[in-house]
Amino acid sequence: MQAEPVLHISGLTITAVDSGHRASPKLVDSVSLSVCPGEMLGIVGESGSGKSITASAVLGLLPNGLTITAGDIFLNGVNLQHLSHKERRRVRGRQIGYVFQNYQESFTPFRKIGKQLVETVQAHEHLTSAKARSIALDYLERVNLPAERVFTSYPCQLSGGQLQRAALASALMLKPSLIIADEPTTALDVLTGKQVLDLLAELQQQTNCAVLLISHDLAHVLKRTHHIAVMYAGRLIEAAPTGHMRSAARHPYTQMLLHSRPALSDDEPPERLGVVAGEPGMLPQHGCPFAPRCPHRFALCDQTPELKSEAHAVACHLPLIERRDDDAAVARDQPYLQVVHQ
Ligand SMILES: Nc1ncnc2c1ncn2[C@@H]1O[C@H](COP(=O)(O)OP(=O)(O)OP(=O)(O)O)[C@@H](O)[C@H]1O
Repeated sequence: MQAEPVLHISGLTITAVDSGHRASPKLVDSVSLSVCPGEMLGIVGESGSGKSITASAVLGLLPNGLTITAGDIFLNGVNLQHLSHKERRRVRGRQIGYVFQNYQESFTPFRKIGKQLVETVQAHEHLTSAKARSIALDYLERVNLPAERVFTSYPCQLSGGQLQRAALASALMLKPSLIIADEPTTALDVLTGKQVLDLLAELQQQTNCAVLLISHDLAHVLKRTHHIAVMYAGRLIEAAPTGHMRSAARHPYTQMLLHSRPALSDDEPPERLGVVAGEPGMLPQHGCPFAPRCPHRFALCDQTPELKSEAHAVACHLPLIERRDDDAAVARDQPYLQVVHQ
């Protein structure tokens, strides 16, 4: 029997609030996804596709000017939309740990790391300072840091990789059921970034928490996640178990993403990399958001494809049409829709 999801997002829609009450574009549109205990879900997609604001919505930290206009977010069966600000703050940190790209902001600059970790523990658990200190030191050790030295250091005395590992310790030490890691390696060099992700995977195995890993880097996501969700222009366009996605991606955008990544382990010299043509901001007035950049577009793309609730879900008319190959051959040659730039 499949475990109950730790996180279940249903039909999440996020809109920029327009002071003039004009219809503003949906920045995230009807996104649904789930992550189970012990599972790592990767969300990939190019810049501006809505990955970070989806994560911010789960944390209850949407920037000013953005609002949830539809959908629900359940954490361990509790609808987070129904919680007060105070309850939400308690959930954040206690039940959801988070690690961001900007590790410098994970700690206040002029206070020692240890003091900040102890305060974090004590903000959520009624523990003595000695007990909170021992938890903080334990987690600093678990993330392979010289615990005593880091405990007594100021943030500026640590390297970027050390700070990001300390942030990981901070995210994990309250044993949250969900970790959100939003581009946790972007500001790190390749090797340090790999170590941080290896550590995240190792600690996830120890604690069986669910992990939402947001990344531009498809190679990282393919290597570490169990499921992948691909976002484009605020919509989820494909979602599948990672193995399926690697071998049988169906959406043309996902296929292009896979072809635009270098093979790292082959002895062969790398092939010429693919490019996702066109500009990210090119959106049609209606229909499939990827159509203006899609080499396979055809008349039906004028209608928005739905993402069906299937193990390997794809929002594209093509897989459906390919089964009806006579129609497809005709349809693909048809001229295409009007494009608007946003
Ligand atoms: N505070 C804001 N006000 C208005 N629009 C915003 C705000 N924050 C983000 N957006 C818009 O929301 C969309 C999604 O942004 P988001 O940061 O989630 O993208 P992303 O996929 O995480 O990109 P990146 O990988 O570059 O972080 C973008 O079009 C962005 O311009």
